[in-house]
Amino acid sequence: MTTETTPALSATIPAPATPYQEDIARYWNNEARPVNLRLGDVDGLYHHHYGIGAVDHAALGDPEHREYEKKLIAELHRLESAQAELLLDHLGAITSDDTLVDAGCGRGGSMVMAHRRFGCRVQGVTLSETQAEFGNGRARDLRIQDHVRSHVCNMLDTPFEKGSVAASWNNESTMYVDLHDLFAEHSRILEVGGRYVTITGCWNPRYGQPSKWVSQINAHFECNIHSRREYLRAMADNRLVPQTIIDLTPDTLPYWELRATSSLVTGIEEAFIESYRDGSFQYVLIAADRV
Ligand SMILES: C[S@@+](CC[C@H](N)C(=O)[O-])C[C@H]1O[C@@H](n2cnc3c(N)ncnc32)[C@H](O)[C@@H]1O
Ligand SMILES: CC(C)=CCC/C(C)=C/COP(=O)(O)OP(=O)(O)O
Ligand SMILES: [Mg+2]
Repeated sequence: MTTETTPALSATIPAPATPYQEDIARYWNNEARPVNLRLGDVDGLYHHHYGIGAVDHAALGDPEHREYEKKLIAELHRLESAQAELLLDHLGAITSDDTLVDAGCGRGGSMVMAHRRFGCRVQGVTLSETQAEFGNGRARDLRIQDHVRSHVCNMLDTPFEKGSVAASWNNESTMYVDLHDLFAEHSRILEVGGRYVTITGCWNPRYGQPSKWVSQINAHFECNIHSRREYLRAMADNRLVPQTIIDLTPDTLPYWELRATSSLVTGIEEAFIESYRDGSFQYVLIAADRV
């Protein structure tokens, strides 16, 4: 699929499907947190997701050094990009002729990384006009606008043709939608044998119900975190068969512990750290085959 085959997407801005989606569009249109913009400024890849991997304490150096905060920001950004690389690792064998879909694409950092890795087309959808304009501006700056395109569009109702997409993903964007509706749409656009990947936070059914920390995260982001059980059930109901499930909780804790020491804290750090530690919340990657 080329951008030329989807002119309606970029030409018109569809109305959000529900009052909730209007709120979410407004939320992301107004978002400009330094923790996201300052990290993105490091190398021009702007993420709205969290990080994984061990902290490189040697690279950080002495906390008293005047350059320490700058190094800390670069380190947090490195861990966020490592998270996106892990997601891309699970998309399978993508060729430059393929089209990928980023559902809930934010400012588009993962899309640029996917294009750089595979040379393919990447179509992103977000409810936020500001984010889509930002992502398209970055693509123009990088001269990859013929391959990487953000659209203002509901991920539950996309204009992509049935079976036209080699792989699709949600990076920390599943908590804004009903999972059955979401996986029905991915299943529709994916080719048979295509791959779906999500990295997301989910509440742990072994804990029982969403903990107070999970409720705090929901209130902070106006989202609705699902349980791990819901993911597997909704995938099974929509011809998405899990191939790989990774519990990334131990891998994301160092990011949060480092972030909690930075000047860019937003106040949500304690809820993530405590819920990951008490087991009520998990950070997971699920890669599934469209069968
Ligand atoms: C936390 S951000 C994640 C952004 C991006 N995936 C990343 O990793 O940087 C959540 C994104 O989901 C998008 N979103 C939420 N509900 C959506 C919907 N129904 N349709 C399209 N995008 C949606 C928001 O507009 C926002 O871009
Ligand atoms: C794992 C879960 C539950 C994620 C909720 C969705 C979300 C808002 C992700 C990060 O966005 P961001 O990068 O804009 O957030 P922040 O400003 O906190 O870095
Ligand atoms: Mg962030």
